[in-house]
Amino acid sequence: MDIIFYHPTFDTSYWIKALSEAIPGARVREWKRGDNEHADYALVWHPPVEMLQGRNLKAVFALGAGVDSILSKLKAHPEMLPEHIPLFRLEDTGMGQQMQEYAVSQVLHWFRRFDDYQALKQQSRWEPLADYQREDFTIGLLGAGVLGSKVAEALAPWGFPLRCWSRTRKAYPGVESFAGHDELPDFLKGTRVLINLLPNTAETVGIINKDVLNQLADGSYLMNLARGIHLVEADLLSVLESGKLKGAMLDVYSREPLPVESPLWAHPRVAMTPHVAAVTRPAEAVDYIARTIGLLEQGKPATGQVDRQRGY
Ligand SMILES: NC(=O)C1=CN([C@@H]2O[C@H](COP(=O)(O)OP(=O)(O)OC[C@H]3O[C@@H](n4cnc5c(N)ncnc54)[C@H](OP(=O)(O)O)[C@@H]3O)[C@@H](O)[C@H]2O)C=CC1
Ligand SMILES: O=C(O)C(=O)CO
Repeated sequence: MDIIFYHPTFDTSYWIKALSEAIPGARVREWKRGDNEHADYALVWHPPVEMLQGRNLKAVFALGAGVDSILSKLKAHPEMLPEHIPLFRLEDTGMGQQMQEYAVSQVLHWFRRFDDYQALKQQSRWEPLADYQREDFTIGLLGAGVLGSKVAEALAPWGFPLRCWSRTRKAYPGVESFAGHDELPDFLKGTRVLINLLPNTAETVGIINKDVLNQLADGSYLMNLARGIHLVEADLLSVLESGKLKGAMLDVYSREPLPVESPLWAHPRVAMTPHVAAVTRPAEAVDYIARTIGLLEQGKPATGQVDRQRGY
């Protein structure tokens, strides 16, 4: 079995060694421009079109959870990957735990008013503030798939009211489920902390805009952990200025790296990380890919396949 691997920044030699050890009989090689030799599987992130085009692959694996960059390239070059070749993505593989750490720590930071105390500290002010109440701190998850459900699971023991919004209805214990466009206003009403874990699709681009943010509870917070394109950054700034939104924690941006001239850098109520909320954990990812290739080779069903029509 021949496997080709391409990632612009990963440690390719680590991956080739780990995959060769995990998949019996596999010949794994780094794909380089001009390599038109046979391959059964391709493992990719931001793949050049010629890596995939015209190959009789059994499957393609994205080396991350989001497949927006592959699907947008496919839109421009449909010949890159014919419909009958399945595209898989990483499901959790250690990203769930990282998202849990990120979301829980930030929710507690806001709930315990550490943002306010930081601002008071800048003014050398000693001023105990009124506690926030859990029942006024409803957390709303935009997206309740692999990562959204893990975040809900980690927040549950803290006792905040939890709700989620997805395309299809969920039955997660202790989480109120809202589904579809018609239920979005009810989901937003009363939400105090909005956490975004949606995929980037035609339906979700720009979904976090002025209209949506203004439907949240007064003094609310936004955490964008999914994709920068979901958020209209100019709208975020204006809703922060109006006071409706108290703070934002951003991991992803409309342009990455975020340009130095972006007003987000200097905004006192915007906290930021550079797209690190959850990164691909190589050992767990290799494990998943090896297991999935094993199932495919036996003609058995495997999870993690992307629905190209749906866009995620
Ligand atoms: N910042 C970072 O470091 C990282 C960011 N990400 C981002 O997180 C995203 C989510 O990952 P993951 O949880 O694995 O994805 P999943 O596909 O498992 O979950 C997506 C969720 O979004 C819901 N959804 C999709 N479209 C709509 C819509 N139009 N309306 C309402 N709900 C919708 C789905 O609903 P339903 O369940 O009904 O299908 C599902 O609940 C990734 O696509 C990626 O962009 C991922 C990893 C790291
Ligand atoms: O896996 C993804 O989709 C990511 O964004 C990794 O950072």
